[in-house]
Amino acid sequence: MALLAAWDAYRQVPNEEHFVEFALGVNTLAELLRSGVSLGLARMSYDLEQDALALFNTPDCHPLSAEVQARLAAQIDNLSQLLQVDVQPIQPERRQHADASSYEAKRPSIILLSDQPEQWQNLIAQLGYFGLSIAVLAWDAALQQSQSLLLLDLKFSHDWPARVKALRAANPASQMIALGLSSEFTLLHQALQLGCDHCFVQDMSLPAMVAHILELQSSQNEEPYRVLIVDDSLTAHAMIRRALVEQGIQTQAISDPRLVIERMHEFQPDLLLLDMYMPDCTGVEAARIIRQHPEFLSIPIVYLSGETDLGLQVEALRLGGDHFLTKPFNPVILNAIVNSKIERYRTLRRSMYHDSLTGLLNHTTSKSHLDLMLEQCRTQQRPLCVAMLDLDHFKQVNDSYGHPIGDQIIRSLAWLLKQRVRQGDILGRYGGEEFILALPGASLAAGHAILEKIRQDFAAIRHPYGSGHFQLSFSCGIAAYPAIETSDQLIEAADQALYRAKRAGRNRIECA
Ligand SMILES: Nc1nc2c(ncn2[C@@H]2O[C@H](COP(=O)(O)OP(=O)(O)OP(=O)(O)O)[C@@H](O)[C@H]2O)c(=O)[nH]1
Repeated sequence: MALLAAWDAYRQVPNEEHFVEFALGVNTLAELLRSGVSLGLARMSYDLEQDALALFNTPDCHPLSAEVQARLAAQIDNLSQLLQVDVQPIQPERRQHADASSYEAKRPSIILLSDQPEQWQNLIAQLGYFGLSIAVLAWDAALQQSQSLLLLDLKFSHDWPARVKALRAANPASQMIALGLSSEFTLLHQALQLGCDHCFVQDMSLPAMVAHILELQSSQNEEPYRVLIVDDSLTAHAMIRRALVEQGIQTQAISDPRLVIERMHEFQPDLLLLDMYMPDCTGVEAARIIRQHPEFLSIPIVYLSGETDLGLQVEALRLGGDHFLTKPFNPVILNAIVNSKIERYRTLRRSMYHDSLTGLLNHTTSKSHLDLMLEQCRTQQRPLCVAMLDLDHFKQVNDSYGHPIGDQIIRSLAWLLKQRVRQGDILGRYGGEEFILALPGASLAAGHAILEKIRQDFAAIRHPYGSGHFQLSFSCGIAAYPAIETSDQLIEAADQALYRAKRAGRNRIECA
């Protein structure tokens, strides 16, 4: 771990330069953990990062006092031990062939600590429908240090503050959710102070609890951030790349600003770092040219310059930039700016391309992605199975239980589908209660097997309503390339098959 090496270097020569390296290492680790490896570890690294950054602005504090060094060393030790024990490297999905077994529900571990677990049967059952298995333990069961998501039933636990505190001390990297507390301010304050990450208060509805847990569990398989550096100095390229690459940010660099548009089309960056002064064209001129292209109107542009002239900076920002960094820049600040700008940019793009109720791709984006996917499958000579799903008798759900419950059902199906698709599949909300799924590598038969399992699992879900529950199904039509050649024809054929499934009695899958 680069962080340990940087800390050792600081211990040997405790100067500001080594401390900057160390702070950069902490920042890199914190960003990595925040991006989804482990939420609990992310919280720990955040504490260390805050400690390091607090010292960052006082260059004359080096060497740090023995007490501060010991505090940092203890945090680093703790973190590195947990990292070695618990974090498995994430393996990218590389399977070429799609079959039903590769679409089995993922089963992350959740532990419920409760002395009266029967009170939580509905929650356990609901999570089970989405493929999450819950291990139930009594409060006094010895809990191995773990990174599981811990659900703590505080409603029936006497002396819960002491228990929560002890649990937090023994499981610094776990996510802990308090269940069953009333929504009284002081109680929630105490639970959060003692180490709970979230509190599900007593009157929180079952669907809301399930939704929150599913969101916490959904792995963040986001693509790495991409940054294009445009600077005529190779030294600047090297310095920036060094700072960004450690955080898993992909970078490309060009020296000639005239190549910028071409390179942006190829690389599709999330942010541009643009030198202010280059021989053939200034950064401001390059930014204005970039902004002439509608597809790059909102991409963040950060200028890099040796100038501290305020008037120039304001002018540059007015003409199409988002931020100004003066060289030599602080690598931690560079990382913070790059990360926050890209996060906001990606959020903006998500809202343009995704459906707000479910977070799935919207109609238009599903179709355009399908066009691209079909071309890839054609080139790679792989099959492609397309499925259209539609909830059965959904009007009755709205009429009987109300529109908000109807929305909740649409979200449940979206979550179930999200749990089952693989990276690279297309999953979209095609219409009100209609979904589209495209599975590259899956033949018609393989697609049928995958969808059949999902159909059965969805039909088994008991949706709570009042003191009872109701069940619901969907119908599905599937079609596959190469038997059907174009994406419009695939959608049309899957839609016709769906219509036949409805006519044949619903809750079934028909093939084109
Ligand atoms: N709650 C909710 N309802 C929606 C949404 N979008 C569409 N709907 C409803 O979905 C229902 C679809 O009804 P129909 O097309 O008649 O079909 P159905 O009742 O599902 O019957 P079949 O498809 O024939 O099984 C309509 O009542 C729409 O108002 C949404 O976003 N939220």
